[in-house]
Amino acid sequence: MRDKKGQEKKKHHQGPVKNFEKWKKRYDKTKQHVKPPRRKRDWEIERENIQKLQAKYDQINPKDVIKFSDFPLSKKTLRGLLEGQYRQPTEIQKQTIGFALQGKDVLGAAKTGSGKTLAFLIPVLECLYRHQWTAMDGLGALIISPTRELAYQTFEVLRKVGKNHEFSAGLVIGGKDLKDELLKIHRTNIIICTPGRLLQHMDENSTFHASDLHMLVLDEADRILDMGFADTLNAIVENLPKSRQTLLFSATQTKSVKDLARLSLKNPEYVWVHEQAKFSTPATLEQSYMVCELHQKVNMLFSFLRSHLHKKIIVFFACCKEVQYLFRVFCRLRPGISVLALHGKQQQMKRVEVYNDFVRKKAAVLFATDIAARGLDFPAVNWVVQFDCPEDANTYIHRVGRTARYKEGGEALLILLPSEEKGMTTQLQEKKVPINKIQVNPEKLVSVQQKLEAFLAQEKEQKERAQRCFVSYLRSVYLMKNKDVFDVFQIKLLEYAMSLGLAVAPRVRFLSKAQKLRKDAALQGSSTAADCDSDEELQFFKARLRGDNKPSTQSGSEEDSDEEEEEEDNNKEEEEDSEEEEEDSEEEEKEKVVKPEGLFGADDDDDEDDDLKDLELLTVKQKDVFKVCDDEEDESEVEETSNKKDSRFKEAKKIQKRLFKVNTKKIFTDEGEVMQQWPPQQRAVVQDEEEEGEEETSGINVEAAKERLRREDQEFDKKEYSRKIKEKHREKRLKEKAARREASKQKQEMKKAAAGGGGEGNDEEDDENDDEGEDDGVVVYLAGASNEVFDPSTLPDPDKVRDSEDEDDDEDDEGTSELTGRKRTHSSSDDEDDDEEDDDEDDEYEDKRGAGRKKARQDSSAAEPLDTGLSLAEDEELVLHLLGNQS
Ligand SMILES: Nc1ncnc2c1ncn2[C@@H]1O[C@H](COP(=O)(O)OP(=O)(O)OP(=O)(O)O)[C@@H](O)[C@H]1O
Repeated sequence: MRDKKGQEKKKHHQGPVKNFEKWKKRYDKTKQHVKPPRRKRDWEIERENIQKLQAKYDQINPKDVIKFSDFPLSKKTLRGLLEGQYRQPTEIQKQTIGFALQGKDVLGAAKTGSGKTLAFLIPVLECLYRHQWTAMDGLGALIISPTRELAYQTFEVLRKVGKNHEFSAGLVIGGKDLKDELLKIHRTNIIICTPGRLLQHMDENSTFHASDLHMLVLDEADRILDMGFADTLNAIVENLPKSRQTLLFSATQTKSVKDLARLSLKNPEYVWVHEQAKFSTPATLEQSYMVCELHQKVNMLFSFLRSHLHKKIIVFFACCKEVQYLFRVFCRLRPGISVLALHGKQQQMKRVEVYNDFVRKKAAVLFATDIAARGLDFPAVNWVVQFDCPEDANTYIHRVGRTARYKEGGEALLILLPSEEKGMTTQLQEKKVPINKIQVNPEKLVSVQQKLEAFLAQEKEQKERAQRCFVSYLRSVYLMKNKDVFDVFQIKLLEYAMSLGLAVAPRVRFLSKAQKLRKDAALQGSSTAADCDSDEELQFFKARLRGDNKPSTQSGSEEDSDEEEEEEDNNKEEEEDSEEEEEDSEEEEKEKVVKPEGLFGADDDDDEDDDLKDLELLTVKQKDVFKVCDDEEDESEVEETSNKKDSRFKEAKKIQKRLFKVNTKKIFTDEGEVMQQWPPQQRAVVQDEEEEGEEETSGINVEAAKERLRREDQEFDKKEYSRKIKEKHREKRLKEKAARREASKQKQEMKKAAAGGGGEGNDEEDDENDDEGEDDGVVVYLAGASNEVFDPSTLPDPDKVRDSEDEDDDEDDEGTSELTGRKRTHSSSDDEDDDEEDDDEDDEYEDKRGAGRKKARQDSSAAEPLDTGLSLAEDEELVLHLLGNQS
């Protein structure tokens, strides 16, 4: 008891301070025990997830993969795939995704329509996810496509499957506003591009660099690696880091070691999914070919379309001008099915529009060049018709691959000339293409030749198109490398021309020259030398077509060079010039390349016009042949049409030379004095008259002087009047533009307000995403991408940008442009006439733009607007009328 008491006393003696310290010690100890663990930050969780996924990479076995979720993929990618309705990977996806995740270089080949796009897009997303890439990191992955349409399509798929990632993705293709791209490209994580445009950025944009690039993808790799893109690709690759991973995909993969060496691949994995397959084309594709004379082909196509009215059909042609002409002709022939056209000479907006139109349509026929041959995934195409023989078996495989895609069925028809049959079928056999020969029932063949003749008789423009089509087709055959298949000299020119509706075969200069060379060679008996010559000439011709100065061994159709030319053209401002201008310049280029002696004599050598302009000369020469006019009359007639002022001058000189006496008129005065009334005897003191070639007279010709003054006054008035009208229109345009700007500003504000009110999460970021993604269309944040189909109208239209810059463009042009824009939306309707009208308007619009731009620029000085009280169209008509008088 005493002890207990003693202890209590002791405790008490220790005092409250010590007790408190003890208590605090104990408290701190327990506090440490119950302290909750620190919450992991998001990035730490993400990093852990990534590590877990990476750890599984080595265990990937394609045979075990049934669903996409069997791959170690990020949740964001898996969610994107699920939302895009992709559940089970296809064979090429199963076999390549694993290698790509492991960081290996991959060469993937599988039949058309087998899902190669996802086979590279999934690794691209996963690669950037692994590196926790952000907009600040710049370019991380680069996907190169041979055509704009394919790049656009891949961009769409990326938007769909990558929508849960935060990366930014950009579509960098020609035909869009370069300046706009320049501003945004350095913030873009994934770029999908065509080679020409990318190189332009690399060359011209100091803010753009690819030094951190992780992954390079070449879609349609064999095409990108072929000679057509060789220089561009080499230059691009030079700018990329060697440490990158490279993926190459195609249905006709290149095996050329030389090609692959250019990409410095590191122990690539070759994946040929269908290498052991019996056939190289999809099993669900039925293929046949028929032999048809060239002059029967148009009839054949018309008859085919008439019997397949409810199908979706793609018809491939050899060149743009063939598509241009036959598209218009078929629209007028009204086959009973909607006709669309897609080729490299169209403006970018038109191309996107036609592409989307054809995607949407259930039954339609698309006339296309080889820009549509590779990669395009138009849904539910029933038929692929090859109106012209493809360049080689690979092109054939890609063309027919536009149908029978991903488990669907389809049919393909190849039309061959008798001279092409043997060579082409042998090639197809070698490439394991199963194809049957079919016969045409001649009774079912409908002839449209007379109708075409009637069209051409009605419209000069159509006739010119037919002539261009004729020349262009022959040139494409001439340029083909495989001479076993393509022999331009076997073509019956007159029959072919007539089948296009022409009365005579247009003259083709390069053909004349080639023929002459052949004849010369035959005469000399040195066929080997001739081969050599024509080969050299061919190379030179091709090189010039591509715009180089040095010859190359490029193989490829005209379309290839068109596509490259265009991509390069798009890099320049001239790209926005009219279609006709482009054609002209191409023809001019051709003239520079081939300068054969003319078929009709040595004087033809001096011609500066192109083949087609020669045609007009040819017409004149034909008149000559029938000796309807004598030499002199003919000469003056030609000159009169070309230059009236010159001809009068020349005529006067001729009269002078021939010592013709000019009639004189004499009168007598009342006094009987003789006075000469005509020509006036006074000598002219005005220099002009002599210059104009008027007869030399003496004295001041008061009447003529008056007349001249009156003319000068009139001219001045006309100019002044037209300037004022233009000024007035310009002001009106400016007002309209300001109103449009205001409206779009308001729309944007409303959009922002709406987003700010109803948005979830980070509103500020969402707004930014909207701005970046929706308005400019060049760069989108995948996370901000909607499910809707990308609206091409959100792409900056280079024409519109130009219009806004060049405020002095013709009012009429702008009117037509807007009208065209409106009609284009309707052109998706089933009426083929709409399509035709559209295009005609396009051309009209482009023609006017080309001609009017320079002139309008000069006339845009400030002046008071003049109210004429007339309508706009009447004003324009009046001005044109006055200007016509003036000249
Ligand atoms: N895993 C999948 N599940 C369902 N559909 C798929 C899958 N992968 C691809 N597809 C579909 O298959 C079609 C063809 O795919 P894709 O365009 O990638 O083929 P491709 O092999 O690239 O063809 P090409 O050789 O013509 O370029 C597309 O419509 C695509 O949506």
